[in-house]
This record gives sequence, structure tokens and C-alpha cells, in this order.
Amino acid sequence: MAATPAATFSIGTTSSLGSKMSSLPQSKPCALRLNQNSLKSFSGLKAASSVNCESESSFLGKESSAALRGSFAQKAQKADRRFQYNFQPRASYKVAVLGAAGGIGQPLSLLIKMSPLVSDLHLYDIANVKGVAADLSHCNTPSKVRDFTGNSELANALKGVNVVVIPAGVPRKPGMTRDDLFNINAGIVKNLVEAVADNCPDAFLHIISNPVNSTVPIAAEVLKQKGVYDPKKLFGVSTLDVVRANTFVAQQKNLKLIDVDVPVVGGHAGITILPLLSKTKPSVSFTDEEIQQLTVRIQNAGTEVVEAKAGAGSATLSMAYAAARFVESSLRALDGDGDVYECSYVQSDLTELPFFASRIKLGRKGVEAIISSDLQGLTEYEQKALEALKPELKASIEKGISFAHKQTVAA
Ligand SMILES: NC(=O)C1=CN([C@@H]2O[C@H](COP(=O)(O)OP(=O)(O)OC[C@H]3O[C@@H](n4cnc5c(N)ncnc54)[C@H](O)[C@@H]3O)[C@@H](O)[C@H]2O)C=CC1
Ligand SMILES: O=C([O-])CC(=O)C(=O)O
Repeated sequence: MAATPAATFSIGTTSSLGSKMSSLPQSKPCALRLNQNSLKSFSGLKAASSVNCESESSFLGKESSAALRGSFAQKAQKADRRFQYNFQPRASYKVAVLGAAGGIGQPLSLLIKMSPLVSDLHLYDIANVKGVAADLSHCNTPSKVRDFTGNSELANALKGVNVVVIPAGVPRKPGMTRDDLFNINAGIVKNLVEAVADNCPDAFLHIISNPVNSTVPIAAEVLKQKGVYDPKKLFGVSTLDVVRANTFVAQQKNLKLIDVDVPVVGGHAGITILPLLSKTKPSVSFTDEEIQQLTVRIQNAGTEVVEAKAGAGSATLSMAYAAARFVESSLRALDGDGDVYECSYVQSDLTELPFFASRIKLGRKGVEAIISSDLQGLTEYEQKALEALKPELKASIEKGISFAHKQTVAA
């Protein structure tokens, strides 16, 4: 491997210093010094062997990993230059998780705690979050963890935050649809988004709470009512659909997992989840039966987990993994990485529907571009499935919007 800058990335422990650093203090939490070797050992989700960030255990895709590697290599050099004058922490973003004590919230918070880009991690819940924060705070990664319990502490949880992730709300039990969660989760999301509007209106807002097809339009209406809606910064987290599609396709076709990328468009419930298998990278051919079977499996994967958990909730660990990937992508975009692409359910003009999941390019200001090419040249099967999902997705969007309006009238 090419020689790397003398500086070494260290996290809150005794630093390993190059000779020119030897007069500097040995222990400097957040005094991050980077080289490529130490980057791989820190980013625990990219397994230790991922000298080039291409380990199969990475939640970063191959392209993303390459971009990350590039961005870190550059930053290592910059950091090294800067370092001669001034210690500048690299971890500089504040992230808040609302619903942090829950099934998704806990593992998600752990994964975010492992990010080299996060300086402050704010954990908010209505109960049981103190212990989660105490536990996490012992991990020797750079971010400072703070806990916030209940409505009276919500504003402080949000002040100055760059990315807010909302997994607050109830999960499904067997026999329920995601829409069956609407009556409880719509109000939870509305209240939390109001607080986001009041305290960190510029933050990227990631909505996980179901039904995402409706909770994202609710969030948009709340932000509009507060006069702070920026459609580029509101995201429905549909990353788990992509994670699943990649996994199932790689298994079915015996492909190296890290290479597989399947765009998933539409929404995040049943038939509104539309994997575009014809756009799979690397290019791979499927029989009609395979397309049918894979599409249905991806659409029903949430239900598969709900049934396997038999009343104990829905996907939490894979969801945390997927949401952490989306957070990391957002932070890289905020940090100036110009090569960040994810699928997400966002305000969109790709179809006649006001919200639609598709691949987007993320930048410092949020959605920089909606990638339209995935919807071009669809197969007949995909085109039919796209038309078939529209009425359901439209109804879910309208349900969310009308909920937000009714709440305003009632207030
Ligand atoms: N977008 C997606 O792909 C996925 C979405 N989900 C959804 O995520 C949500 C959470 O799922 P789990 O973590 O499994 O549920 P959970 O019940 O384990 O955790 C939810 C947490 O939210 C907290 N909470 C409830 N009301 C709150 C409020 N007003 N403010 C702050 N926190 C509040 C609870 O105290 C609890 O700690 C569900 O709606 C589920 O359907 C789940 C999997 C995938
Ligand atoms: O299925 C559920 O209720 C949770 C969810 O959204 C998923 O796992 O995709």
C-alpha cells in the first residue's frame, strides 16, 4: 500500500504518533488523526480486513466505500497538514435518535456511536433511555452520548442537531398491515416533527416510523405549517428494502454480496415496494419465475420477520443496520462527499405522485438529484407493477396529508 500520512486515527485512547507528533499529548479524545490503516480498524462495521473499505460486512456499498476511502484519504492529508498547527476533531456532526430505547433505536444508536463522523449522539425516548445512554457512553468511540427523557427534554435533544432519525412508534404484530399502525404512529410522528421544526429546522430528517408511506407526508405538512419545509431534507427510510433486495438477489444468483445493487422504488408497504430487478448491478438475468418470487419475497420481507417474531415486534436489527447506512450516507454528504447515492422515499416529480421512493443523490443540502434513469426502460412486469402500486401509494399519501390538516383545524 502507498505510504500514508504520518498521522494516525485514534479514538479517545492513547494515540499512536508519528515522529513529528511525538511532542503532542498522547491521549486526546476526539483528536482524530487519520490514516487508511487505522480507518479500517475503527470503522467496526467495515471488518478489520477492509483495508480498502470493501469488506463484505460493510454496510456501505462498494461505490460508497470507494468514495469514503477517497474522502478519508484526502481528509487524512488535510488533517495531517492542519494537525501541525491545531487539533481539529474530524467527528463533527450531531445526530439525534427519537425512540432510542426501542427495538430499532438501541442497535441503531450503537451503530451510529461507531461512526467516525459523529461528535454528539442525543438519545431521546419517553422512557428507559438513561440506561441505554449510560451503556453506550462506555464505548471508546468519539461521540459524546446524552440522554433525554420525555417531552420536557425534547427541545434540548434537538438543538444544534444535523441529522434526526425517528424510529419512535409501535411496530406490527402478526396479521397487521403497516397501515394498521397509522392511528398511533401518525400522532407520535406529528408531535416529534413539530419539535424538529421548532428546534433544528435545517436538520436532515429521517423517518422510520410506519406507515412510512403516510408518516412522511405528515411530516411534510407539519414542516409546511411551521414554515420550515425543505423537501430536500425530508427522507422516508426505505433503505431496508434495498438491503433485502441486495441480499436475496445475491443469494439467489450466487453473487458476491458486496457487488449487488438493486434499486427499489415506490413506497414502503406491500406492493408499493417495487424492486427493479432489471436494473440490478452487476447485470444479471432472471427467469420470469425468479422475478415473481424475488419481487414477492422483497415485498413481504417485513411480514416474514413479523411472523417469525410471533408477536414480539418487527425487524429491528436489519432495520438498524439499514438506517445506520442511511445516516452514514447523509453524514458523508453533509461532509462534502460528492458521490453519495441511496434510495429513499422523498418528495418527487418522477411520477404523478407527490412522494415516491427512488435513487437520489445526496449532497450538503440534502437531495441534490432524483435519479430518473431507473424508471426508464422498465420491463413489462415492472411497468405493470409500477402502475398497480400507484393507487395504494396515492391513498396512503392523501391519508397522511388529511390527518395533518385535520389536526390543524382541531387545534
Ligand atoms: N422504515 C422501515 O423500513 C421500518 C420501520 N419500522 C417501524 O419503526 C417503528 C419502531 O419499531 P421498533 O423499534 O421495533 O418499536 P419499539 O416498540 O421496540 O420501539 C419504539 C420506541 O419508540 C418509543 N416511543 C413511543 N412513543 C414515543 C414518543 N412520542 N416519543 C419518543 N419515543 C417514543 C417507545 O418508548 C419505544 O422505545 C415502528 O413503527 C415500525 O413499524 C420497523 C422496521 C422497518
Ligand atoms: O414490516 C414491518 O412492520 C416493519 C417494516 O417496515 C419492515 O420490516 O420493512
